[in-house]
Amino acid sequence: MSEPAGTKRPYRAGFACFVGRPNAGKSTLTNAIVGQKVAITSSKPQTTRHVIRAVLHRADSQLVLVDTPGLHRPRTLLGERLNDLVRQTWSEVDVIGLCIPADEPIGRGDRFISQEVGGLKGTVIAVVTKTDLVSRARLAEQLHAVGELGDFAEVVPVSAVRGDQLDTLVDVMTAYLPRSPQLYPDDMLTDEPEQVLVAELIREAALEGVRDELPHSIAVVVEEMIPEDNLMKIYADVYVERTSQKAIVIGARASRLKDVGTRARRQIEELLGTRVYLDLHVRVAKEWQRDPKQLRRLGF
Ligand SMILES: Nc1nc2c(ncn2[C@@H]2O[C@H](COP(=O)(O)OP(=O)(O)OP(=O)(O)O)[C@@H](O)[C@H]2O)c(=O)[nH]1
Repeated sequence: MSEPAGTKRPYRAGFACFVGRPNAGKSTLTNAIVGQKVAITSSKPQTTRHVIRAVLHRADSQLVLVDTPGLHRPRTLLGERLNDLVRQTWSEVDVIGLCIPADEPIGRGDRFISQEVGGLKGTVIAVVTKTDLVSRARLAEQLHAVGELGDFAEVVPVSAVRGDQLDTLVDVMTAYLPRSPQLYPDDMLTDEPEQVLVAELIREAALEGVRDELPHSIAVVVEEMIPEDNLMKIYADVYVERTSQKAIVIGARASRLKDVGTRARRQIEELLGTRVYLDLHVRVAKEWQRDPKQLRRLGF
């Protein structure tokens, strides 16, 4: 990567994504790097559904982060669609950050994904995540084990929670981007439609406290966003699969739905930087995970 002394570094731009088994810390890392809540994190696997791009601008580079859900064994049409989406994204990016948690032994999932990404055109960088959870000795062992796992261009340890090594990671990833003119305007952080981000925030709020009961049965569609003076009016539908689930989401005398609305509204106000009026409706979309028409409507 070294350039002759006195020469200006060439402009680099391109796409990168973080991959790794469920719970490896991909969303948390993306959020920490971007410094804004654009992807949704949770302690439960497979909550990230949409491809969300964040653009990291530097004087001589532009790194476009693409967020992908974890690869998993498909049980439903939704699962298959997710896997197709993952593979397609992986094959298109220039740099892949393979996330492996520092605090868990390397397992079959890590080996599987490592092999999958090994054959792609992009440069693979191993990212050892959650370093705040382990001792230095354990981290040294893990770095060694990761080195044995595959042929990585670099191995970078990070802690998203502490903010350790995040700049270093971005520097390393940027160094492997192709020479390219700027891809996006200076002020652009994400090209995901606001509607999708808003729907993710509502979905996250709706899942809080009921994940065990309804892990993959909630989808959210934002029907309308109407700007009015200093206010954004948002009309959204929360879809569940069964009437019994509808009752759970709404709660006794709609108490739970009210909480969901309040929590989601706060997050959306932060995201949009404006006051928000949020109108939520809970609807039953039977077996939506298996129905292609419903899936398309819900954005898959
Ligand atoms: N202590 C610590 N915890 C972390 C760190 N990064 C992530 N976590 C936790 O690890 C869990 C999983 O993190 P996520 O970012 O949701 O993982 P993910 O890889 O996006 O997961 P999926 O969406 O399931 O693929 C969450 O409980 C995070 O709070 C870190 O740097 N330090």
